[in-house]
Amino acid sequence: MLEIKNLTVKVKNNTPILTDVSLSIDEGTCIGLTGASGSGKTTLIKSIMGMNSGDLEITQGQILLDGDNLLIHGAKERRALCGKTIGFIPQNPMTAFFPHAKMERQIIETLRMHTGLDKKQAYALAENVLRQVNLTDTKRVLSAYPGELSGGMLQRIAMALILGTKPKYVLADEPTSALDEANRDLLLELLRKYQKTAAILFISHDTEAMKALCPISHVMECGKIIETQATEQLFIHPQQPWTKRFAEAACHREEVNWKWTALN
Ligand SMILES: Nc1ncnc2c1ncn2[C@@H]1O[C@H](COP(=O)(O)OP(=O)(O)OP(=O)(O)O)[C@@H](O)[C@H]1O
Repeated sequence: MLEIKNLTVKVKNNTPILTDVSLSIDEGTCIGLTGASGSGKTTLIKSIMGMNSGDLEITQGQILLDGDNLLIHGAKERRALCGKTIGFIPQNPMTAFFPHAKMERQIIETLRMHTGLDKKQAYALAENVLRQVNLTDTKRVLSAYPGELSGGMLQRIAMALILGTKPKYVLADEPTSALDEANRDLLLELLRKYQKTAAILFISHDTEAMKALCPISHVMECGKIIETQATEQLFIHPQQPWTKRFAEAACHREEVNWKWTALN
């Protein structure tokens, strides 16, 4: 289980970014997390991964990975622990890859590090998982630098690495934000299957995706969790003003989509 207990993160000038945040994800579940832009969702994920910039500090709380408090480990040890057990699909996939190395090197090295495969076996696995995320021109993808691929392609490569390295936990930060509808549906289906043997924290503003994947969702505002409900209920009986506005906007979008589909 990955447990966040009473986590508080501040900028070093003392401005709080997260205040007393608690949540947990357990094997076989996908937990949703939504909230206003700037409410602290990405900071929460970066705090778990030990990726916050130096001007932020965790002033209170615990991050327990299978009972082991990550915060007592040094940065290097912590990254190793996280790298093995926690997979990450970043909101901005460009930041996930080193810009000056070809994808082949980055993908093969990552797969070898986590699976112990030799180079040839890792190459075959890379091709296999790239095809699973609908990147069928594997030669082109592997010979490209990250800057030569689209954001949506890089997001799918991050998912392919998860399929190849099989982490027990996945932190997915708006993983469908750069995808067209067909690839969004494919990624959601892959996450839905993956979740059977793993635990996923799914950050999203995509209400349909949240309803399809997450039995329970949390809502964040101004660095705090303001509401937690069964996801279906969250959009039918939202309790907090932000959630009410969000649910109304989602309902309006669904109506527009429905009318548009009917017209066409
Ligand atoms: N290093 C930093 N120094 C100062 N403020 C920061 C730093 N990192 C993040 N913040 C602030 O913390 C708040 C939360 O940012 P965060 O990126 O976690 O929000 P978010 O909920 O993921 O937003 P979005 O939905 O737009 O991605 C924002 O106001 C942001 O400006």
